[in-house]
Amino acid sequence: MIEAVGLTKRYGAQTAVDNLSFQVRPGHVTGFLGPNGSGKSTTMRMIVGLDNPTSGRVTVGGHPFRLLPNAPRQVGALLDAKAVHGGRSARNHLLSLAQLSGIPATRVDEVLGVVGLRDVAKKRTKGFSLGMGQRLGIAAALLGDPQVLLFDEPVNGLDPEGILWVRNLMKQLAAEGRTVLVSSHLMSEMALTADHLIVIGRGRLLADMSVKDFISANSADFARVRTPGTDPREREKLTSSLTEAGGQVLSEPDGALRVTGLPLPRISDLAHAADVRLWELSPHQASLEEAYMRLTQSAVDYRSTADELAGFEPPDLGPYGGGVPQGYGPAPVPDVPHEAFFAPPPPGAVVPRRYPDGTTGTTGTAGTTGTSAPAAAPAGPPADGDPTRHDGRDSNEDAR
Ligand SMILES: Nc1ncnc2c1ncn2[C@@H]1O[C@H](COP(=O)(O)OP(=O)(O)OP(=O)(O)O)[C@@H](O)[C@H]1O
Repeated sequence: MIEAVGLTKRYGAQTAVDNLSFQVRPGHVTGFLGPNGSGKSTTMRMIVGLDNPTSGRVTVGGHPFRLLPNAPRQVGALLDAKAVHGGRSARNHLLSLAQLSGIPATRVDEVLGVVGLRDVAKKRTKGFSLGMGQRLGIAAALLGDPQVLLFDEPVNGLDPEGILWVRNLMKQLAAEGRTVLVSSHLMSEMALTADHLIVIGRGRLLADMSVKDFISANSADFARVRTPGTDPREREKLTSSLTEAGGQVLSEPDGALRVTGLPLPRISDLAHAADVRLWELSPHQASLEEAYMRLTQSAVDYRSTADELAGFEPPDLGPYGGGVPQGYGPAPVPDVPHEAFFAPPPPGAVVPRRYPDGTTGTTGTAGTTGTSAPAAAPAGPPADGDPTRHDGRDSNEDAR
């Protein structure tokens, strides 16, 4: 198990990791998420003793990494796949690591096979592609057959087959009872790989919970409702009824309605009371990406100027957008106010916009560029009900 308690790292005036406390348990793949510069790599470096905390502590199996006997056999890490001597062959690179830790050469050949690099084992690493380098880094992490594994962006540069392989490898390692901590910016991949998440923003803990709980706590779910045929009167009648009951309704291009703020049974009852038949009443569950975006919007440091021009200004819903059930995750972080992410509106839907000069309008349609403001940030449905807020040398072999 990895345990961080009050972990803090400052570089001069810059606080990279801020009072972070969490546990990474064995038997799970734990996703480590956060925007660029949020402190993931710094945290991982502190776990393996490459950086010293300014305050607080982090332990592996109850001990600081530097006090672990024969640490490489207990903790394996892929932190920077490029940190390899380019003049060495893949096999010699691993062999040098193995010799430092008393690991037999047979294990080197074993892990080369596991990561699929056997055929290029004698090639110098400076001729490796990004994906080959990642595979070599994973091989190095696996070398000591450790119980605790850290992977910083392991699928970076991998082809689809490689991504699938990494996903299965992580799961297999966890199923063997190991502790697996993986950082990634690929939310769709994390949704398939991780079962637990630790999310940080500007060095602080934003969430520590299962993927399932994370999505349901941070998602803006909606219902899709469709009335028979294309008779607009039916839709209008239903729209009035739903709006009067406190729902927010947007039209989708295919004539369906996107309804937020009302549970499905209530929508059904209201339709029945209004004598409107329904051909569709379906729940839309947010993706991990949507939930992640919703939670971390306010902790993003590096944003495209196009987002600013589009007046990206999500409303302040308070910590966790009011959506995190009691008992989940850490206490709210007061200085990192949570703001909402809005799922993109349906393509073609006319959406109100707010521009940087404070004016509003409906010049843009979803998926198209508005006439008076560049469209870049998704201007989504008003989940909070406020319609104005949106927001080498390759074949040279070593002598050996
Ligand atoms: N050696 C260093 N000296 C000074 N500042 C640093 C150093 N290492 C990291 N930082 C700063 O600490 C902050 C956190 O960086 P870190 O690399 O840990 O973030 P990250 O979450 O891994 O980002 P990314 O997703 O882009 O890889 C950043 O502001 C970064 O500039």
